[in-house]
Amino acid sequence: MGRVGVLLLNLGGPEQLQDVRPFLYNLFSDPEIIRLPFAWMQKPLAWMISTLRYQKSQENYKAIGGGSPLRRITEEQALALQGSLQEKGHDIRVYVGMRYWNPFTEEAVAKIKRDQIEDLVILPLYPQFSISTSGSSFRVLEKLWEQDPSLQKIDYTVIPSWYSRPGYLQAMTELIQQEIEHCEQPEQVPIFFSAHGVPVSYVEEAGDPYRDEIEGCTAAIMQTLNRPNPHVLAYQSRVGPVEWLQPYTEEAILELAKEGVKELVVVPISFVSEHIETLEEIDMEYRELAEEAGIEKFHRVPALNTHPVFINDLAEMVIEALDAPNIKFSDVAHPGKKTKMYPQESWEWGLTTTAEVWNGRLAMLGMIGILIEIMTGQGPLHFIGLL
Ligand SMILES: C=CC1=C(C)c2cc3[nH]c(cc4nc(cc5[nH]c(cc1n2)c(C)c5CCC(=O)O)C(CCC(=O)O)=C4C)c(C)c3C=C
Ligand SMILES: [Fe+2]
Ligand SMILES: [Fe+2]
Repeated sequence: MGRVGVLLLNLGGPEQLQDVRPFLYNLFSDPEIIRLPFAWMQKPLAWMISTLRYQKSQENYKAIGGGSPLRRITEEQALALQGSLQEKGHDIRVYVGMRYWNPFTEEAVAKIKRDQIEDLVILPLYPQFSISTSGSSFRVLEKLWEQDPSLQKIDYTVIPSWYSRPGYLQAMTELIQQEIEHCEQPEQVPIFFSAHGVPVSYVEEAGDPYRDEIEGCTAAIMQTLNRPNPHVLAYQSRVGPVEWLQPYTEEAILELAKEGVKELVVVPISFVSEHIETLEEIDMEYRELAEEAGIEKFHRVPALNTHPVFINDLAEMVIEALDAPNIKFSDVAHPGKKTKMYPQESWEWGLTTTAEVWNGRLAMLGMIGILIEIMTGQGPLHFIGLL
């Protein structure tokens, strides 16, 4: 085996308030996040949504100290993983590639080339697979590989998801157990799993295995925890007007409050680092909602970050992947090119010539509407909550 590397994939987050707008532009330019019927509309729409959304988003980042901690934590995880691999006798370099912000995936790949890595394990820091997260990063890599013969010489393998790993489950249950011990009624307190949502169409039309993996992950954590407490699974962070996976976290919290629940342990499960959706959305927004509804004690389980059991498991996963048969980008779930990811439409785009003509006209009308909305700050997109 030649020089070995690990590429950790993550989403990225704005480090300063001035990064928020270009970060959002990158995110909404991704057809794995929003796919429009015409590719040419993607960039103008991304520009429009980022322009209109960034101030609201900046307020949230301001509330957590002026930027996302994601880069710092991911780099700490990379360093800890490299150290753990070293301790196990493996001289392996660990690289970080973010999808929407620095350090970008493309920069990480350039370093991998520069360091003449010959064997590469590609490991997303998302325990469960979604076409909108790991899938989107794999797609960027797949394109880079297609365009560059020198990358094609690298013997690479991807790890699509790893939510059922024993070390991950053990680390999660340790953190949950610690939080339960702080509760007034540890035997009865409900354990509330809050997963990041995705639009229902990703799962039901595009074949995203995300919901199955989240449900499998929740069941595996409960089994490892081996406690009598009741548990609930709900989905947070909905954006835009379409239906996302249900139940929604806010509705599930209100439902528990209505049932008379006074204490709750909330477990974020889609992500292994603290970020805006744990620090702001759960710790501030959902806490306030719960307290106003009568839930007096709102506990939140911390993210794994550099938990030693978790880091050790990542290292073992890498070593096992080097010996296992390779998994290629083409082996991982891809949404069909024509799949409408978001927004959902009942209109059958492009099925007939007439439809094509009307699609073009409607698209043009849509763009005029968007321009009016940008100039006036009012319109249907504000009304439905997308902006
Ligand atoms: C609009 C669609 C979105 C989908 C689908 C989506 C899926 C998804 N996202 C994460 C994890 C993260 N998302 C983050 C930021 C973020 N995500 C969206 C939208 C979608 N996400 C937006 C608009 C933003 C920007 C923040 C905001 O304005 O609300 C981040 C970065 C957080 C940070 O600290 O900066 C993470 C992480 C998962 C796991 C997921 C699907 C499974
Ligand atoms: Fe989100
Ligand atoms: Fe997101």
